[in-house]
Amino acid sequence: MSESPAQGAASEAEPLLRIEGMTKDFPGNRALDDVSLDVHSGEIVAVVGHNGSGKSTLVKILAGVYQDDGGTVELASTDGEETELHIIHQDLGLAKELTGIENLGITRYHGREALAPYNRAREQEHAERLIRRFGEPFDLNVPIARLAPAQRAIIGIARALDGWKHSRNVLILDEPTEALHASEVQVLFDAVRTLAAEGAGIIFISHRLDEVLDLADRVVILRDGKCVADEDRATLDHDRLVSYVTGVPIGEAETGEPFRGDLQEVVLRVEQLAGEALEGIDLTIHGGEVVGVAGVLGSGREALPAMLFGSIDATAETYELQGKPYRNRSEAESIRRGIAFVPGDRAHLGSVRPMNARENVTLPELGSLTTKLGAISISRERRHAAELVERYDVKPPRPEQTFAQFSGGNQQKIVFAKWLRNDPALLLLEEPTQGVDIGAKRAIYDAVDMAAAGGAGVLVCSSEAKELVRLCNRVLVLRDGKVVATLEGERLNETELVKQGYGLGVEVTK
Ligand SMILES: Nc1ncnc2c1ncn2[C@@H]1O[C@H](COP(=O)(O)OP(=O)(O)OP(=O)(O)O)[C@@H](O)[C@H]1O
Repeated sequence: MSESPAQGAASEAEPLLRIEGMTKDFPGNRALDDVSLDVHSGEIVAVVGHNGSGKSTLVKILAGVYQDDGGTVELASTDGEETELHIIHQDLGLAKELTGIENLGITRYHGREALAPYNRAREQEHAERLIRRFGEPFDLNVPIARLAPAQRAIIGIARALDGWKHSRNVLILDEPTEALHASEVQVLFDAVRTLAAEGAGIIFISHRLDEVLDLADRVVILRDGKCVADEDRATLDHDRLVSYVTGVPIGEAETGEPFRGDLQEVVLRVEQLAGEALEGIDLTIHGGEVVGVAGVLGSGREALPAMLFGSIDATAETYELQGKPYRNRSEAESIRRGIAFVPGDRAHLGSVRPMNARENVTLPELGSLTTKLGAISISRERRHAAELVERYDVKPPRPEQTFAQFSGGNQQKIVFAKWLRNDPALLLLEEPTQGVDIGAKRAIYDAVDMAAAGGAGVLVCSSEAKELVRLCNRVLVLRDGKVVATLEGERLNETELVKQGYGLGVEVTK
């Protein structure tokens, strides 16, 4: 990659960042093919595309993680200072064991700074100032593993904005809203708009097309590594954008109709479940039923599936699985009893990154792939993995590729395939379509419908109201660790979910 900063101050017409002809090859796979892209001062450019279309590869080349195989990157300069690129990666790049203050300070503690005495009060004050622009303060003295995903996202973003010498830099946000609830997304967007108004150029990568249309001034669409469109927001609408991303004509790429089958025997009955962030939760899920859990961040929504699975300590007066008492103390026992849990943090909790896709999908249950002599039949495992990869539309369809080498959304599909392949009795899903494109979303919705149709009870925790309405028979709304409403039938709609989640003008149902 050649970097050639322009001379003198960048004129208004000159882009802060100009990428031309960017190309990147992985063995047997061209991830980027002659991609060009400009970002001007004050402009918010969204980059969208299906899973594996090349978005993260582009960001990683800009970050210097990957070496490109052709193309140029030019950065303008302002008052002799070259435009800086500040990147917030999907995984935020934070150290979970360190506190918020330590994470916020980490990038400043190198070179001479590292030798200066640590001034705790100054660091605290600095960290608090950094997160203040994102709304309500939170505890910056605990390891960030204990913070909510949105609070971690805020730390990652605040850190990227620290210490800018001038405002005409480029900020790249790679799927920053995945862990955020609607109100938090608006806080982030306000901060991004302010930065753009101050002269920054923004690249915003997201699968959430409504958010793209809300925030962007211009949208660049990648498909299979190529730039297929670069359009002003003004000329785009949702349907047109979906059509660009999927490559199928307008109207044909929607997320399908919900499946509503007959309810069967009770699969899960829990009374007075309590622990970490929840208390007094009563929950019954029948076979064939999809029960949703909604609630704003901090409502306890995130803890529920992990508690039911036995990953987080919990107590309950009654816990019955398929009519038999169960003590949800261990994940291994939960798996044996037919519970499958697809966690939100799939990259770390849901997979073994150095293994290939085949080994990952078959990991939880190898019994059916084992020969009479007790060895794993690799040919059987290969056939089975190939089927799953096809069924869940994993791209590229190569079961032998290392898990870490798949794009984020395709990793998600592999984890999903892994848990659904054994027909679980109870399927616990946390943010099931986080980071997946609209095509894969449909495949995942179909898979949930199929699991329910096959008799599984399904619990879906999601921050997307639209998703809950599409998938669920019934949705429990949590606030402050308690169920405040149960919505079904006519009352199960997006407006009601948001109202109940925030307690806006509604009476609390006990
Ligand atoms: N380290 C790697 N080795 C081999 N192939 C890779 C590697 N990283 C990415 N790829 C491939 O390059 C292509 C582009 O992947 P990339 O991660 O850029 O997609 P993406 O658009 O960011 O997808 P997602 O929306 O799922 O995050 C994919 O086919 C992916 O499998």
